[in-house]
Amino acid sequence: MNDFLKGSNVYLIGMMGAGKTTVGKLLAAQLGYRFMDTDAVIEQVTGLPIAELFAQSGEEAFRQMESQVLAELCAYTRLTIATGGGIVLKRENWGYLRHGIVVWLDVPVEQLQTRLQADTTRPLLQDADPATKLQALLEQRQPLYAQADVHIRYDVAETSEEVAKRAIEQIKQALKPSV
Ligand SMILES: Nc1ncnc2c1ncn2[C@@H]1O[C@H](COP(=O)(O)OP(=O)(O)OP(=O)(O)O)[C@@H](O)[C@H]1O
Ligand SMILES: O=C(O)C1=C[C@@H](O)[C@@H](O)[C@H](O)C1
Ligand SMILES: [Mg+2]
Repeated sequence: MNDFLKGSNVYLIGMMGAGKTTVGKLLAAQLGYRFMDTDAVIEQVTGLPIAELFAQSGEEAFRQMESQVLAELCAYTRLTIATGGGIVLKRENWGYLRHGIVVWLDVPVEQLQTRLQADTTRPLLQDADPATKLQALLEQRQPLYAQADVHIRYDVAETSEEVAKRAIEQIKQALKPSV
């Protein structure tokens, strides 16, 4: 149980493969919070894997669902929420994210490539040149991710557990009243 967050939700943002789902679960456990994942909620509600949903209904339909799920989750407290990599793209989503504290998990793009090399579940990377696609997505999104309250840059040197611990320290720091 923690009191420094006063029940506010923690929203994890960042690129595909940055560890929002992996670190998010650990962070939730450390905070005594419930863990939610917007991608997983969408998969549960539609009964379809994200890649299938993109193929059947297109990215825009997915983005609309993503905003709806985020809006629903905002009504709750004491949640750690892993979001989809593209949640930052819609301005309206920032209105929801700002209900809580926003944490950007930022991993070097080469590391993301290694992690996602064999992954077929990220539809936006099913491209002839996934490395270039990933780089282009990062360049488009970086200024949006940078609007987070807390920025956690990490690489292979830190385990997911260590990153979750550091996230708590940095959140505490960000919540300290400035004098
Ligand atoms: N700290 C870490 N060190 C090494 N590998 C990691 C770390 N965190 C996550 N991974 C690995 O990277 C891959 C992607 O992680 P994860 O699914 O948590 O990313 P994500 O940010 O939720 O991505 P998406 O936006 O696509 O949902 C997984 O295979 C996971 O095991
Ligand atoms: O970066 C993105 O745009 C995405 C990331 C994933 O979390 C999923 O939300 C989906 O694959 C799209
Ligand atoms: Mg995820």
